[in-house]
Amino acid sequence: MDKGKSSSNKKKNKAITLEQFVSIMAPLIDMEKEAEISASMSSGATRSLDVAQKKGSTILNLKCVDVQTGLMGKSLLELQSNKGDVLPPHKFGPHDVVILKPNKADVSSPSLGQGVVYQLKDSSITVAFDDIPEDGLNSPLRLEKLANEVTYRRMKDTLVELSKGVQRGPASDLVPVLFGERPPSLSKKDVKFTLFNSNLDHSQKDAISKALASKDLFLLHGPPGTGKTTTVVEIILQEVKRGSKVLACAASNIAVDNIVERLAQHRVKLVRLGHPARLLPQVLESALDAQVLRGDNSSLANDIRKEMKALNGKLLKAKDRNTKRDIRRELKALSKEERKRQQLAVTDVLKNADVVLTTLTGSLSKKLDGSSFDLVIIDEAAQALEIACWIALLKGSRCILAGDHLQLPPTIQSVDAEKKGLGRTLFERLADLYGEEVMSMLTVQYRMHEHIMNWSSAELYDSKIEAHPSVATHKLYNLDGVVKSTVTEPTLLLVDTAGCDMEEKKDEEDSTLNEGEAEVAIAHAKRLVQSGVQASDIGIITPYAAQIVFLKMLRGNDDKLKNIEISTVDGFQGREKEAIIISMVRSNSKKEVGFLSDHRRMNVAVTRARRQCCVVCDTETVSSDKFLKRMIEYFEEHAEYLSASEY
Ligand SMILES: Nc1ncnc2c1ncn2[C@@H]1O[C@H](COP(=O)(O)OP(=O)(O)OP(=O)(O)O)[C@@H](O)[C@H]1O
Repeated sequence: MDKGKSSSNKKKNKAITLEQFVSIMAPLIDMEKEAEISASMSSGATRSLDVAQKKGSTILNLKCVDVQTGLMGKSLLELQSNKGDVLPPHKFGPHDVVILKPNKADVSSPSLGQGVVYQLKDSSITVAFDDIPEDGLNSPLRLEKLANEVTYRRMKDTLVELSKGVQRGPASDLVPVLFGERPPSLSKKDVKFTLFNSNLDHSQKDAISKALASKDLFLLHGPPGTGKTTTVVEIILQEVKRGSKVLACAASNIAVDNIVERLAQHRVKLVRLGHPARLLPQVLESALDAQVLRGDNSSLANDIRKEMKALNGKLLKAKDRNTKRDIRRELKALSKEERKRQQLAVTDVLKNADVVLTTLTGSLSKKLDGSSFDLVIIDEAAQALEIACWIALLKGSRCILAGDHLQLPPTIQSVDAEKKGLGRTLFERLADLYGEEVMSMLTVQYRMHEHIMNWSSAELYDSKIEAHPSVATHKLYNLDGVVKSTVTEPTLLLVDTAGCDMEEKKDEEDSTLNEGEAEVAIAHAKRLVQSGVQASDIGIITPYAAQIVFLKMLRGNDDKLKNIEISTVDGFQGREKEAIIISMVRSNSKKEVGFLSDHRRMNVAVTRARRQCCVVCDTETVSSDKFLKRMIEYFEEHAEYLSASEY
């Protein structure tokens, strides 16, 4: 059996040195940057627009259907396709930096504005702009995705800083521990604490006590649904109580906001750094911009701006040179004062905060220059590039990383960079280096029926996970409005397409799809809805982009089905649904399974389900892989088995 790396007695790996890390990473970051740039339109003026649309980096033929003001003065533009109800397949995601252009303009022509993707629906994309573009919104438009070069620059800067300046910085004691030069240490005294959240389970309490005792490094290993973020929030509250100043980060904005939302329910002085368009509306009150506007220095800056406006008026009217010169001199002094007040307003907010929250790349903001923290805590650390973690880690003397290296790793675009180790995370590296000496695993899960959980627990977590009684036996038909039927009764379902003439095929982009399997998946979803399950409680997961497009087409815009979420495994990481349908797609005589065999991908797919997990696949094809064979055997033993021909 393939066990998780958390198992004890693991031989410790030799540590990579700081020098080796820097020299290996520098070229890999460049490779990844090149891969991202070549996948986006911004770099190449040569590619045709249609090719760019097919690659998913441009959406052509859009119309602006709504303009709203929100988010601290930002404008939100909602764009829909001129050609139909659903946007063409694309690779835009929330928080991507994008550029809006007239539809027909050539690639290098001027833009109408640069913005950030705020919200995505199947039929529309909403983008936040600093200002509304003045003209051109009434004509057909196109949106291009920009390569995020700033992030790569920040990573390179961090490598340079890591290689030379750390001896004097706040992380000078942490770096040797993270590169295996000095062992991690624990406080000798028992740490006493009273919980803020009295519901925490034994494994969460144990992890918190170890985290508080750690003097430099602690790894919080949180398998699916085990309350990792709940535990992170409690650790932050305990640290603030004992006087620590904390920098809390995660790879994604959503994960950071999730912590902000939960912390905001307590009396903690916190500030969220980041572009307002990237923040959830419910955390905007905690945003740096909002707090700065409320500060004294900010109102002084505001008064100065008013004064400057009046002086500018006088300047326009002034006739003689001496008066003009005097006014200009005064304006210059006021402008300097205004900038100083603005900076002071920002510094005041950051100085007063006990917890500063931002994404990993956001932590390189100039606003944090010179700030140091007693603790840097990183959630989703097993999904972040190691170098991105270092951007935040260099600001602290102690760190706690929370994550699960047995779920999906960060997405890497460059195949070469991935092969050479760019995707190996710091969490995984430290888990290998120090193992249980610095790590605690949460072992009670609050999401899945125990039959869904048991496969993942045995396969990846040494059978250590138990289901909390509140979820251990919960069924779909226990939900309000859901009837008990042959469709809602099973917890696990295996719908076998073997022998049903449902072969996979390739689309024009060389992505794989399986039309017969998609029809079965949608038919099962329809049966669930007919039994009273809410469409929004159902998710269909498939690893292939072409299958997603086909599934969405079958789902159509039917009011009853349109809220069924259809996405890749990556799109569902960190989330859950009452019922999950997995369409595995692969069905071929060569018995090839492609990247389905990645344990982490299948682990995430299955463990998104709370009450029912239905796998649709060709058991003959997928059983050619050892890991998947064991999964099918588990389902054959515990699931309701149906042939796809019954749909
Ligand atoms: N001790 C507990 N008692 C009851 N419910 C809990 C407890 N700990 C966590 N939960 C619940 O379990 C769910 C998952 O918690 P949380 O979001 O903290 O998990 P996570 O491990 O970060 O999730 P993911 O698997 O998505 O990474 C939440 O609904 C949370 O309220």
